[in-house]
Amino acid sequence: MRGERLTAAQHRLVAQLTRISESESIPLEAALGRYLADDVLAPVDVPPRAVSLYDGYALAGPVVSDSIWPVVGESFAGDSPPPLSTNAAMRIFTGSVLPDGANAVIAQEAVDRTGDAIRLNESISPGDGVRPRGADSRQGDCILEAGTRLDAPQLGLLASVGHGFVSVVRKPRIAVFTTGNELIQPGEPLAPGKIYNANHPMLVGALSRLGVTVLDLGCLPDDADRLRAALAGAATQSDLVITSGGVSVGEADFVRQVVEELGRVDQWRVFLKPGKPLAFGDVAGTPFIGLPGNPVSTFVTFFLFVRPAIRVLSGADPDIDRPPLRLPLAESRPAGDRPEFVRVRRTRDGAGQTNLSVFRNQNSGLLSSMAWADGVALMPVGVDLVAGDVVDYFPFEAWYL
Ligand SMILES: Nc1nc2c(c(=O)[nH]1)N[C@H]1C(S)=C(S)[C@@H](COP(=O)(O)OP(=O)(O)OC[C@H]3O[C@@H](n4cnc5c(N)ncnc54)[C@H](O)[C@@H]3O)O[C@H]1N2
Ligand code: MOO
Repeated sequence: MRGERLTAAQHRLVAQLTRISESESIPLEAALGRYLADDVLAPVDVPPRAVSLYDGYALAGPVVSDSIWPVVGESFAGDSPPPLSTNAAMRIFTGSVLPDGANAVIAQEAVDRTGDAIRLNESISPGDGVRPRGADSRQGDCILEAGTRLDAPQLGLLASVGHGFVSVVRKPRIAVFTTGNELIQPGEPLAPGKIYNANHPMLVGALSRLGVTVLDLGCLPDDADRLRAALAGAATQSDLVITSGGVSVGEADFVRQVVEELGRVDQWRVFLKPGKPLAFGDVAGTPFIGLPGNPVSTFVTFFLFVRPAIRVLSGADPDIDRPPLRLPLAESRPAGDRPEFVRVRRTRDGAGQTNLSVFRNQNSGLLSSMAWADGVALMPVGVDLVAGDVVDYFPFEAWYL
């Protein structure tokens, strides 16, 4: 069987998940990377009053070139100036409140000032040089929707309307463990037949970058009883359980078997390389994702499946269908029989064009390829690609958001 199409599998996964119901009100300065629990309304207009865009002169009246205006008073940032009478100008600065009666601001470079009068060197229209009241946010309007991830610009917007606290979804608690009798913790001496556990720090690191609460259950042997106890315990304390290894078809691949006893497994064969075997289901009602053990497959499927799941648990859209970046390949690549995410790095050629260089060996066990790459590119199935052909490119940095 060739397996399910990637996006169909991703949609099937997220369709089975719902947002965490608990939310909390936290100070803005602690909210970076969190997801809004509710729509946020603006309690005030921003700016609260019309302000000047320039260092210049506020004008009250028809504004034509060569006209001469008396300058009466000044408005500094933070002042609340008195009204301006018709046919008069007020000295004003960028961000200062426009006096009532003024209808435009002319930049100081466009006037000649002599004593207490200015002559305009150009005509301007009513409203020029002015940021009107409510131009940014209007009182009562929804400025950010529930499910929005709070990055730096969103924190700035919330602050601009005066919100010191914000209601966010409780951080997802993600239980994670790796499996395999062959695994030794780094720092320990290596024994015959063993390898170091690379997926554990990789998964904990990726989860940490996504801003979730990590319930780190370490590494478990290929032992059904130990796995059963660990999975049952993890399910009671977390919103999602993820594992690496033990989801394939071998005799020692117990994870799938134990999840089936405790809950339910959709065993997938996703039409994808790497990351063909992947298990999804639940452990006693808690969602479960079993990632394949090959480290590259673990990393790629983490971002293809665990990240959308975490976003849905957080109340956000799963971000499955966002149009990818498109960049040309630096070299040719023969057609493959599955859609393949290959490890690539952006390079710039002599003509200044940004291209994607492909790692020389795309075996799914090679961590050196992941550490070298800055992203993956999707090779469509059955297409011989030549240098310069444009492909979808997914930078790792975008996956951490
Ligand atoms: N007969 C078949 N065999 C395999 C198939 C298949 O379809 N038929 N699929 C292959 C593919 S593709 C993958 S991917 C793996 C996935 O298998 P598992 O998820 O059961 O993973 P394991 O067998 O436990 O491990 C695979 C590989 O990765 C190494 N590994 C596992 N965990 C770690 C870790 N924490 N750190 C470093 N390396 C790890 C493990 O030693 C194996 O080499 O199945 C293929 N086989
Ligand atoms: O599908 Mo496996 O993930 O290629 O190594």
